[in-house]
Order: sequence, then C-alpha cells, then structure tokens
Amino acid sequence: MLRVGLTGGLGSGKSTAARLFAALGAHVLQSDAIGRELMEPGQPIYDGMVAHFGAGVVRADGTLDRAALARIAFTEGRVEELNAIAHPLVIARQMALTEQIFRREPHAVVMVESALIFETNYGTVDNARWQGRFDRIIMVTAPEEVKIARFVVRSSAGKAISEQQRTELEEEARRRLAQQISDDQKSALSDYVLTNGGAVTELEWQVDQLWPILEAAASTSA
Ligand SMILES: CC(C)(COP(=O)(O)OP(=O)(O)OC[C@H]1O[C@@H](n2cnc3c(N)ncnc32)[C@H](O)[C@@H]1O)[C@@H](O)C(=O)NCCC(=O)NCCS
Ligand SMILES: Nc1ncnc2c1ncn2[C@@H]1O[C@H](COP(=O)(O)OP(=O)(O)OP(=O)(O)O)[C@@H](O)[C@H]1O
Repeated sequence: MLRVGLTGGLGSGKSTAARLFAALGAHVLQSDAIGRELMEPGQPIYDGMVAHFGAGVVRADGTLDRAALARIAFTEGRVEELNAIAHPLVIARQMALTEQIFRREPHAVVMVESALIFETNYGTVDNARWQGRFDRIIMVTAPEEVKIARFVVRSSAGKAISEQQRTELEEEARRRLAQQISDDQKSALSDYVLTNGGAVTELEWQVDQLWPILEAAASTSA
C-alpha cells in the first residue's frame, strides 16, 4: 500500500493531475469533493457551519451559501473558524475511506488530493502532522499569475465577464492564495514536484514517469 498526498496551490492543476493518476490506477480521494458532500443539508459540516455562523449562511433552498462562507473566510479573515469545522471531518472521512480501500486492495496507491496538506492544523497521527498520514507527497506547481488566470476562467465558467468582475475574481484568488504556503515552501516538503505551467500533455508526461515508481513502492510496502 502507498498513501500519497497530492497538493498544490489554488489553480495549480492538482485535480487535473489527480485525473491523470486515476486513469493509470490510483484511487483518488478529493478533499474538495468530500468537503462538498459533508456540506450537504443534514451532513456534519453543514450542521457545524450553521451552528457556528448562523442562518445567514443558508440559502432559500436550504443549502449552504458557499459565496457567503467564502466572504466570511477570506474577506472577514475568519478562515480558521471554517477550517476548524471542516478539516477534522474531511480528514476523518479520508482516513476511513483509505482504510477501506487497503482492506480490499493491499497494494493500492491511495492518493488524497488537497490544497492544504501542509497548512492544516488537523489530522495529527502519532504526534506527526501530514507525515503521519502520508508515505509520499507530490506537489503540482505553476506560476502565480497562471494560477490566478485559471481561477478566473474556472470561476466565470467560460462566460464573458466585465473588467470589474475579472478584477474581483483576481482579488479573490489572491486572498485564497494568501492562506496557502508558497510553492517554494511546499516543494521543500515534497518528495516529487510536477510542473504545470505549460500544456496538459507536459503534465501528463511527468505523471506517466512517476506512476511506475509509486506502483512499485505500493507493491513492496506492507
Ligand atoms: C469557503 C468555501 C465554502 C468556498 O467554496 P468555493 O466553492 O468558492 O471554493 P472551493 O471549495 O471549490 O475551493 C476552491 C479552492 O479555494 C481554495 N480554498 C478553499 N478553502 C480554503 C481554505 N480554507 N484555505 C485556503 N484556501 C482554500 C483551495 O485552493 C480550493 O481548491 C469552501 O472552499 C470551504 O468550505 N472551505 C473551507 C474548507 C476547506 O478548507 N476546503 C478545502 C479543502 S477540504
Ligand atoms: N496545463 C494546463 N493548461 C491549461 N489549463 C489547465 C492546465 N492545468 C489545469 N488547467 C485548468 O485550470 C483550472 C484549474 O485546474 P485544476 O482544477 O486541476 O487545479 P486545482 O489545483 O485542483 O485547483 P483548486 O485548488 O483551485 O481546486 C481547471 O479549469 C483546469 O482545467
């Protein structure tokens, strides 16, 4: 078995790399997706957010208002309060899913994709932070301006936007990046660095080189 953390800043291309690894056989657990699932009405992060931030973060249809939560987190400087509610639950779910996979497939490569592997204060195992949860860490990197441009494209969902909307989205990207450690710090803590400032085919080439190394490590470790 091999427990791999896949990290990188906002818009670096983690999800894109994760899809490429999944196509080769990795079992990918996406933190954002687990977080969204646990934020559905009746789920524990939903309950925690409403209890902490009040009915103002619930939309008319009963779902959580992600834009309101993002404002609270990144504009009002209360991101640690969101993290304290979400991270322990997301990490606990990841660990439970990882165990399930290893019981079924002892030589699996389980890859947890998360923007905040190094940043989070939660998930400490045996007094170790991420080191207690992962055997290897891969980071995906891209220049800051490229990350911001990708965030704008994704957030505007391909629609034409005004200059003011573009500026607001760029500012939102910078606020989120300010809550994440730099690529230099991340790369110093990582086992492998994938660069994704160019074409996706260049990322794919690096993934293809790395995959056999991960597979070999998974098949030899207990
Ligand atoms: C604030 C929320 C509601 C905003 O939702 P939204 O749909 O706009 O963004 P989404 O969840 O798709 O995140 C997009 C990207 O923003 C960045 N980001 C999100 N949360 C955080 C955070 N707490 N700190 C730093 N960056 C973050 C990441 O790069 C992430 O990949 C949501 O991100 C959230 O609940 N965040 C707190 C929990 C968390 O840390 N999630 C990320 C990993 S579990
Ligand atoms: N090499 C690339 N060339 C062009 N577009 C790319 C490339 N890599 C990723 N993208 C696009 O950039 C956006 C962000 O990529 P992706 O979702 O993989 O990043 P992420 O690191 O998971 O981001 P976040 O932390 O914001 O969720 C997506 O719309 C994706 O299709």
